[in-house]
Amino acid sequence: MKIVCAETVLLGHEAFSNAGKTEVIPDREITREHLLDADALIIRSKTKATAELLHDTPVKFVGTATAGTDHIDAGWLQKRGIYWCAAPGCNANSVSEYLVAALLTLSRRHGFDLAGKTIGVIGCGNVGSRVVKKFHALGLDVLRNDPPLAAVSPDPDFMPLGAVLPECDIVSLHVPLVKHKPWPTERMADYTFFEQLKPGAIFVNAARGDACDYDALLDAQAGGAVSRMVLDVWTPEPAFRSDVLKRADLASPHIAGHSYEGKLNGTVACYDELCNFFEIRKTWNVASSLPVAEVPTLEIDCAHRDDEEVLHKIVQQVYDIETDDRLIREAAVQGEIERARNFDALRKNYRTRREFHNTEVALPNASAGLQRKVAAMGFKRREA
Ligand SMILES: NC(=O)C1=CN([C@@H]2O[C@H](COP(=O)(O)OP(=O)(O)OC[C@H]3O[C@@H](n4cnc5c(N)ncnc54)[C@H](O)[C@@H]3O)[C@@H](O)[C@H]2O)C=CC1
Ligand SMILES: O=C(O)C(=O)[C@H](O)COP(=O)(O)O
Repeated sequence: MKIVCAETVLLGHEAFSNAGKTEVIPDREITREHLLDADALIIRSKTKATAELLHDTPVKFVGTATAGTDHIDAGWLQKRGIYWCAAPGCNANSVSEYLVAALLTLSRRHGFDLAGKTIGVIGCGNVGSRVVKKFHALGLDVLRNDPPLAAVSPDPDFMPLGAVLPECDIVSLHVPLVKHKPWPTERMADYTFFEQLKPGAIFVNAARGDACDYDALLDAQAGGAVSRMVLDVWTPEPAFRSDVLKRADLASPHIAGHSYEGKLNGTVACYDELCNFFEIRKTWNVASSLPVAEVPTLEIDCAHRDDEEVLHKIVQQVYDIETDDRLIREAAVQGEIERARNFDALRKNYRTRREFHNTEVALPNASAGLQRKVAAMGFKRREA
């Protein structure tokens, strides 16, 4: 069996060599010719699984080690009888930690508290539901919008978008990119969206660049509807708009889901599914692949410190989001080709970022409330 695997699939060669002869190719360089004798294709979002790539090849299985699937032509694959799978939820915790890091950084930078603010979460699936839980634990009012879920859920608390937006101090998109009715998300954050928003709101997009009309966003910021923006995703990618970057408070090169665990979970999901599909015995031992955490323990004396100051100090030491922000600004060079190359390189060479649960935190003089908040972010407790 031959497996073609995109280069950015974490530990792709190590994993899939257990199942068959594995050829690793840079994501954007995979062509139909590479697939002419392949049984399976394993990708991330930079490789488009379309008719153009796969027609008249023997590929029977396509796996994407990502949550998003907008790079997969599911209809065409299904028609051709090609099985495909994604990795739902693989990086949901990673994105929720990105959001915690981003909003704590903004609140410290601009001198406000998150507690007591209202956040609107648009899309409450794997990512959104974790965002809801974390920000609720931090003392924010959380408003949820998810019409597809609301249509099938007995939960009465989902709200229409038009009711959420006027109430939000912060609004964060966690929707997939959907182009069709009844609930399209393409350019859902448009002029009408921003007109409805509470003036001065913070806007976050860590979903897909195409879920937002960035011209409308810039106008909204110029007119005061949006005060600050946190942007992880861009349109287009990998080239990104420098004018949008300059106006963002925090920016990053589509790495919200790039914790080590987020990427590894994606590989594992595809490996498991491939083994099931081809009825191959699973022999890859993923546990032996985990690197040690860079910050296994932390201690912060909480006397005379407020909760969000402590939380920010902890989070910053484990995941310093301002490093991502600095790196993308350095990458924002003049030429589009060079900028696109820089964006891809930042993602490919992304540092090993372990999730919060790998760090044990000792908090002398912390209140029980603060201990609960730190635990709700995912950190383990350690006695001082
Ligand atoms: N920046 C990054 O690194 C990452 C970005 N993503 C993006 O975030 C998206 C969401 O990820 P997950 O939560 O894992 O997906 P998910 O499929 O678990 O959840 C998406 C939710 O959005 C809802 N939804 C769909 N259309 C909607 C609409 N018009 N309005 C409001 N809600 C709507 C769905 O009902 C679902 O509950 C992914 O599809 C992907 O595009 C995901 C992971 C990492
Ligand atoms: O899972 C998704 O969806 C994402 O957006 C990933 O975190 C980023 O995927 P890649 O672009 O690294 O494939």
